[in-house]
Amino acid sequence: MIRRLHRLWPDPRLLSRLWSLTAAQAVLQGLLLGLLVPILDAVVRPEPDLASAAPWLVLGAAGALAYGVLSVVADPVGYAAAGALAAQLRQRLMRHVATLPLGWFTAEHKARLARGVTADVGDAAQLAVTIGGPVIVSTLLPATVVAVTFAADWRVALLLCAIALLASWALRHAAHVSAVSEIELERAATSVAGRAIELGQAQPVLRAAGHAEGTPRMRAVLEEHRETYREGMRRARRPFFVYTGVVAAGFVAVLALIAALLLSGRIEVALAIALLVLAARFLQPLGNLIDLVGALRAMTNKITRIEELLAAPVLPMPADPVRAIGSADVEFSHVTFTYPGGDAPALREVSLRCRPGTTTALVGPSGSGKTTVTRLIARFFDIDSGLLRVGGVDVRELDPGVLLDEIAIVFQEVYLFDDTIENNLRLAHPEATWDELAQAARAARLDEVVERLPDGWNTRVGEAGAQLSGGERQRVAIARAILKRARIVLVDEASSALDPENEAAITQAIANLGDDPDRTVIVIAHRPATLAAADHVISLDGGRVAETGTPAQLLSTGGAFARISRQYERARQWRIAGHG
Ligand SMILES: Nc1ncnc2c1ncn2[C@@H]1O[C@H](COP(=O)(O)OP(=O)(O)OP(=O)(O)O)[C@@H](O)[C@H]1O
Repeated sequence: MIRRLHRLWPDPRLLSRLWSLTAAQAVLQGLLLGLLVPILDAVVRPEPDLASAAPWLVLGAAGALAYGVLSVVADPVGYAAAGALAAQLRQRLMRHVATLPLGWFTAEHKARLARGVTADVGDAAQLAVTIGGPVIVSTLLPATVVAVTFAADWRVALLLCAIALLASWALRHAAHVSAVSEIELERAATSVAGRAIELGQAQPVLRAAGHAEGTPRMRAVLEEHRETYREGMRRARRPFFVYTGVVAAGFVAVLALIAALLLSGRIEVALAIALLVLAARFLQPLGNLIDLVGALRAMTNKITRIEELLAAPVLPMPADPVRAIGSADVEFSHVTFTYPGGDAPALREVSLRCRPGTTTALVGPSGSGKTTVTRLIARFFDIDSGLLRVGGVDVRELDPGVLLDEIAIVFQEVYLFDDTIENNLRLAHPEATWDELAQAARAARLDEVVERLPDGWNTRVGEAGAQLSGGERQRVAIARAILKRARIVLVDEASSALDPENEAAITQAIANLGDDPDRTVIVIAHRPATLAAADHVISLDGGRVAETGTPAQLLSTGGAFARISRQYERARQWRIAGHG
């Protein structure tokens, strides 16, 4: 455990300082108890010999003073340590996360990261401070007492050693049971969290179906969690009783041995009293160890979760990265890629080219690999084989910062910060002038949205942009791309139904993006108008390129693209009929 903590905090000076102070206190306490032997020996006799007790009493007073000083020094170190350790670890985690490929940020990983950075880091640091001290005291104090007892009476000392051995066996058993229960409970808690998120997200659907309070699956998961908890508590009780039984039986055995030694005249009354006090101070901290097992286990789990985050593989960095690209040319040459953990390639031998000044529409059935193409261009993941060049440079040779500066992504679900519309736009170019903002808004057809909003540019968009419709949020994202002057824009057109105004505006905005002769626009297209306006279409199927050409060429061949176009057109007409 100490080694793991040292790995988490490569500069463990704070912890080492705190723990050495606590260790010194524990050893000092044990040694002070040892002074009881000569003191009682001098005092508990028919004619007390105060003179021979005096030096020990002086030594005891000096020791008590030193103990007090250590406590005064250790307290503030402890308070400071928890905060400082959490801050150090948070910084380390955030530095590491900044080097991870964007593909790592799945919903599950984001949830783990949020939990790691907030709860786990804070708790692990707090526990390292609050649990570390008592664990040191509960092990070092009994060890010192045993050493001191050996100097007084070897028979009692040996018995204490035997009790310690038995107790450590019972403790390991309790720790094992607690670990198993904790893992099961954690698994059940993750299931509950997953279903709770689902419950929140699916509220509109659930209410419509009359299940607002949850689905039978949710109730089953909650029941499983309760059962796991009950079973875990029941299982953890037995080793707890075994351990406390060992400690209590140990005390009875010590009492019996001391009584036997006293009655047989092998030790004096004074020594018997001193040995009893030593045995009590040996057993009491030993007894506390069982209460620390659960906390230690919790700390171990938190540390494991933090270690897992720190172990996430970073994006390989080229030794001498290319810091600029000449053009926004994008080229795939026999690219094959399988997602980490995936069982089949998402793209197989894909070759395609998207040139600056053109708009390429990616089409294909669900799961054909359209999103994967865009993710690979932005280097969310590295390809397995083939070559992916941006501006003629292998993306793996490009400085990741430069690549992301050149690229803007317009996701289907655009995330906006709970801030004004102006600040959400400025994120792309903080120093943009008003003219630049207005121009980008015009090109993205955002200007008409801003005009309608009660406070214009100063209107707050609400949490995640909830004040705006999906189509309006996409217009903000397109305006951001223009403002950023990104030379490669990757758009995942909204596949859900948009009102006719938003639909026309987004089609126009995407067309405006493509007007720049230096810009390469790649759109995962879901609308006939976008398909018709594209210069070039790449039709994917099962991770392979099925067809390429201009929309007119592909329509005339009557292949997959023509089929998809007809489907899109039919869906649109249904919607229009539905609105009418
Ligand atoms: N994060 C991921 N991990 C593992 N497999 C994935 C992941 N994302 C996508 N896939 C798989 O890769 C393949 C291609 O998916 P991709 O999302 O690129 O398809 P798509 O054409 O964009 O589909 P859609 O139109 O439904 O968004 C699919 O088989 C999909 O299941």
